[in-house]
Amino acid sequence: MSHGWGYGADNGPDKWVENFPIADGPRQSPIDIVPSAAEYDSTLLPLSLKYDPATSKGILNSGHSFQVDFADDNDSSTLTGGPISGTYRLRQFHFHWGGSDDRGSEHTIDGTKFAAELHLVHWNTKYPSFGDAASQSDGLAVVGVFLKVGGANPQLQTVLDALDSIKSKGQQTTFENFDPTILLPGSLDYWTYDGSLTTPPLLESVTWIVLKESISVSSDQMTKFRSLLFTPEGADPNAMVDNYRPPQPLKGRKVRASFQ
Ligand SMILES: NS(=O)(=O)c1c2ccccc2cc2ccccc12
Ligand SMILES: [Zn+2]
Repeated sequence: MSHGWGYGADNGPDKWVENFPIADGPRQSPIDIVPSAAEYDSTLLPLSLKYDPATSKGILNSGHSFQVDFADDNDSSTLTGGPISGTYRLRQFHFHWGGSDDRGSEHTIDGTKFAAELHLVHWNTKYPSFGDAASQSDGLAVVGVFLKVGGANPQLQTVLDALDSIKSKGQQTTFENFDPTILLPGSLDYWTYDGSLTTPPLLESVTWIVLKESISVSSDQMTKFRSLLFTPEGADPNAMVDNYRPPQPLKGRKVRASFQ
């Protein structure tokens, strides 16, 4: 039986092009960010992230990552400003991480990998739904935050404490009254470029906003990420690690910086 996409040798990023030819498209993500080649753009606005903790709903093991889902039926939790026009609603956040602390992020900086990467996914409210927005070139905006191994992160710990309840693919539990703002670094300086989802269907509909400043994570906390499984309850257990796509060709794209 042909199995779906994943991160293994038989179904991983190098194989995705077989079922998703856009994998070789002109605006694929992630990319390696080269700060010296990024262009400072003084017209870029500061990011405005306004999240209402009442919109957080639940936490789910998707079988590719884990995600915290938000109610997005109104403008309670939004992204405005930055490189985007209009209002984008927060849909979910999730992470990518490695099997060891030396890898795990999707974007890299001058080739440097971080231990993990947080993605806050938003959709453009000029479209009627997330699903409609996902197929539009300006439909989605994802804020990426690097996790750098160092001291323990108490704000992250509240998310990690929920993982025991969603060890296997398909498991979910309530996760209420959580404000993702507490996961953000002090500075909202960013790089931005036009890209894609980093997982199938790899739709080229994402404005990427990658923060310059990382947040901390301890090595013990990284071990907690690695306690999750790609596999459903009852199946042979396969640890959820290395769920990241490597950097893709820039293909002439410009990366802009909001800072000098
Ligand atoms: N890595 S990712 O942010 O491209 C991504 C999404 C991006 C935009 C919209 C939905 C997305 C859903 C994802 C689900 C799992 C992993 C990455 C995902
Ligand atoms: Zn992601």
